[in-house]
Amino acid sequence: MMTELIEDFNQEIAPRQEDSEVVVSVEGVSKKFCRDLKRSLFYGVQDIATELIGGQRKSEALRTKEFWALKDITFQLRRGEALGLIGSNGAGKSTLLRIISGLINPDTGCVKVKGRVAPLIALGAGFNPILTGRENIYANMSILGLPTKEINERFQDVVDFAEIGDALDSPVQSYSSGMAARLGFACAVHIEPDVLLIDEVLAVGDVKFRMKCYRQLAKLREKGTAFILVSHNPNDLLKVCHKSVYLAKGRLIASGETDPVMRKYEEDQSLNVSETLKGKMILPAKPQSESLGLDILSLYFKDEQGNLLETLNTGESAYLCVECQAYKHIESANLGVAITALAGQNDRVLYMTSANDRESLEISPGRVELQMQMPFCGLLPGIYSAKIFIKEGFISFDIVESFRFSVKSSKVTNQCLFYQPRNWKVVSKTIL
Ligand SMILES: Nc1ncnc2c1ncn2[C@@H]1O[C@H](COP(=O)(O)OP(=O)(O)OP(=O)(O)O)[C@@H](O)[C@H]1O
Repeated sequence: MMTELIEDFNQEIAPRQEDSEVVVSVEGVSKKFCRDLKRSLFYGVQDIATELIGGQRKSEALRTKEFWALKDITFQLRRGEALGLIGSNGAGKSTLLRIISGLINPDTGCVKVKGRVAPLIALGAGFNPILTGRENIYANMSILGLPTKEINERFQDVVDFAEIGDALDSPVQSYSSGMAARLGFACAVHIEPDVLLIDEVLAVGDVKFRMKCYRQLAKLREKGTAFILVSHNPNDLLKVCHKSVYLAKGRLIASGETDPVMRKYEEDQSLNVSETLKGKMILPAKPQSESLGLDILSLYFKDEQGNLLETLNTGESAYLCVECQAYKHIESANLGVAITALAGQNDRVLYMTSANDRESLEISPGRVELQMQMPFCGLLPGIYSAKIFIKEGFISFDIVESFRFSVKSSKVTNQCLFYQPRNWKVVSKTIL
C-alpha cells in the first residue's frame, strides 16, 4: 500500500514547466526586528508618530538592539510553480512568508501578490481552539475568502481529506498536532488558492498523510496554484520543488534550480560537520516517523584494513561506506553515487549505481553498512562532492546531496583528466 503510494507520488510530482505569469514578486525586501521588547514597543510608537506628522522614518538604518531578520531579498514565483525555501533556524523563512501573506509589512522593498493567498504558516493558526472542527472549517475557509455556498459544496471533501472522523464535532483544542495540521491543510487546499504558503506544517503529519498532501499539491499545481514550501529537509524540496531559495541569517545565499541550491545548503551544513569529524559525514538524526524505510546515518571512506580514510589517494583502493538504519526488509536496494569536481566548472565526473552494475543489495532491518569497493581511485587530486542516494525502483529512501571529500596523490598526475592504473613490461614475441 505504502509502496504504491510512494510510487504514485514520485510519478505525479514530476516538476512541470511553469507558465510565465508572476503571482508573487518579492523585490528588495528587508525586515528588521528588535531583540528588546520594551524598545521594540517604543520604536513602534516612534514610527507611528513620525508617520502621523508626515515624516519619513529611516527604514535603512538600524537602531540600538535592532537586527535585520531579512535583508534585500528578491525573487519571483510564477503560476503553477513550486518553490522551496530552506535555511537554518532563524534564517528568516517564516518572516518572509508572513510578509508575503500580508501579516506584517517589510521595512524596505515591496511584495506584489496576484490572487488569493492561503497561508499555512503556524500549526493551528486561523483555528479557534474552542470551536469544533466543523465550525472551524467554516470560519477558516471564509477568512481565506470563500463564500458560504462554496464552503457548503466543498465541506465533505475537506472532511474526507482531513480524515479526522468522529473528532469533527469536538473542539479543535482536543486535536493532536497531526490532526490540526490535516484540518488546516485540507481547508487551505480546498479553497484552491492562487498562492499557498506552507511553513513546515506538513512535518507533523504521518508519512501516509504527507504523501497525500504532496499528491494534492501536484493536482493544485496542474490547476495553476503556485506554492512556497518551507522545509529543513532538502529531500522534501528535491522531490517537490522545481526552484528553491536558500536563506542564511536573513540573506539570500542562493536561488534557482533546486538541485544546486540544495547542494550549496548541504555543503554549508556539512562544512561545519566535516571540520570536526575528519572525513566522516554524520547526518542529523531523523525520527522514525519521518523515515521512508531507510535512513542514511553517515558517509565515509575506508581502506582495505577497515581504517577510516580522511582523504582518498589517487591510484589506491578505497571503500565508500554508507552507514544506514533500515526499518524494513528491502529486497533490492539501488545505491547511487554521482561525483562532481568542485573546482572548475563543477562538472560531474562519475556516475555509478549498483542497479546499472546489475548488483542488487538486499538489506535486512537494522544498522547496515553499504559498501562500494573501488579497487583503485581514478580521481585526480582535488576536492569533490558526491551525491549519494538509495532507492528501490521508483521509491527513493534517502538522498545526501553533498558529501565532500578530497583526493591526494603520491603519483605524478599532472596534464591528465583522470588516473589510469597501469603496469609496464616488455613481452618478447617469438617469430614462427
Ligand atoms: N516578532 C519578532 N520580534 C523579534 N524578533 C523576531 C520576531 N519574529 C522573528 N524574529 C527573529 O527573526 C529571525 C528570523 O526568524 P524566523 O522565524 O523568520 O526564522 P526561520 O528561518 O523561520 O526559523 P525556524 O527554521 O527556526 O522556523 C530570528 O532571529 C527570530 O528570533
